[in-house]
Amino acid sequence: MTSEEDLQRVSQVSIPEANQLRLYSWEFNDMVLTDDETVLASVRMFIELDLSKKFRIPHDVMCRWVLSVKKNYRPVIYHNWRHAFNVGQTMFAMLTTGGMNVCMSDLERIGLLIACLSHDLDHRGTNNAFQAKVDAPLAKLYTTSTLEHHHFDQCIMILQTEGNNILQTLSPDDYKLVVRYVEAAILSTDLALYFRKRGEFQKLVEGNEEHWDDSSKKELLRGMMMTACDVAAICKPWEIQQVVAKLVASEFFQQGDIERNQLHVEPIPMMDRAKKDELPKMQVGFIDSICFPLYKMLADVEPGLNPLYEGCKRNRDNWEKLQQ
Ligand SMILES: C=CCCOc1ncc(C(=C)O)cc1-c1nc2c(CC)[n+](C3CN(CC)C3)[nH]c2c(=O)[nH]1
Repeated sequence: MTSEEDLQRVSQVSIPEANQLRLYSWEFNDMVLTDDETVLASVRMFIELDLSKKFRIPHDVMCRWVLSVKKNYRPVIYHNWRHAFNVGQTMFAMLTTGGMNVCMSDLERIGLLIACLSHDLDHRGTNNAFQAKVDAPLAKLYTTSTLEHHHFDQCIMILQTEGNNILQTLSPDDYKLVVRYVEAAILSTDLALYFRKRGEFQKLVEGNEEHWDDSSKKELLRGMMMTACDVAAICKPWEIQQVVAKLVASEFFQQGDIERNQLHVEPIPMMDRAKKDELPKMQVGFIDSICFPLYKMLADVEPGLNPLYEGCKRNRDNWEKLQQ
């Protein structure tokens, strides 16, 4: 867990202002921040959303929780703390700049922020299919959404660790509700579930039956928001998108190398470094099949989210120009 030294260093300094950190921006770039600044920025998000005050989260518990979450991400090429932090910042921007705050309760908002920062905890840099291929213990524990169940387990383990429970002031009923929100939100980051749920969400959005008071419809909306945040790097300015795509590709190719050289199975094209020249084409395919439909539906639900769709469209044009 967190060393007291880390806690002293982080909890004693003043927390930078949200605007100074550019936390409200769709073009947020974590690469200009030090690791400590990402911890302070995460604390600032809870303060800005008024969650620290409403749930009376002691400052040292807030800092210790963020430090513990950060520490439980492995130093893999892409699915590391920085990815989780970026997903948390995008959710923060969705709720504030994007206007989604109005349709989310305090319990949903703290649940979504906890879920984003925790959604890939202890990721190994390999996907669910790989866990099954190598007969990983996790794959025996959870046969579906293998990694996502593990990320949720890790999230709960941290919350239950002495001095890390940022939900300690909640009533038992509210605590149970937030944990349910967090579990559904983290599981929804399995793209297999996104594909399964997308049609239902599309019907809701097209039918203008967007009465989000219905709890199962609301859970569907929160899940779509989670996927949108998870792949939001695809909406970032081109310079950022290119850096991220290289990190994602390197991690994918590392898995492909193990599959080819150690498991003697053919990797899928996305993970095959022999096909890296097809990356622009694959990115256009990824955008068309996964990202575009999602950002379009969300912009229909809340026009304030339109910048995500616009950013994704710009990057599709950029990747298309690079296609041979
Ligand atoms: C093209 C490969 C390397 C770069 O890839 C990327 N770089 C950046 C982002 C981003 C969000 O910025 C996203 C990607 C990226 N992500 C992809 C994902 C999600 C893990 N999938 C799933 C798996 N597939 C079903 C088999 C659908 N295909 C992807 C793809 O082609 N590109």
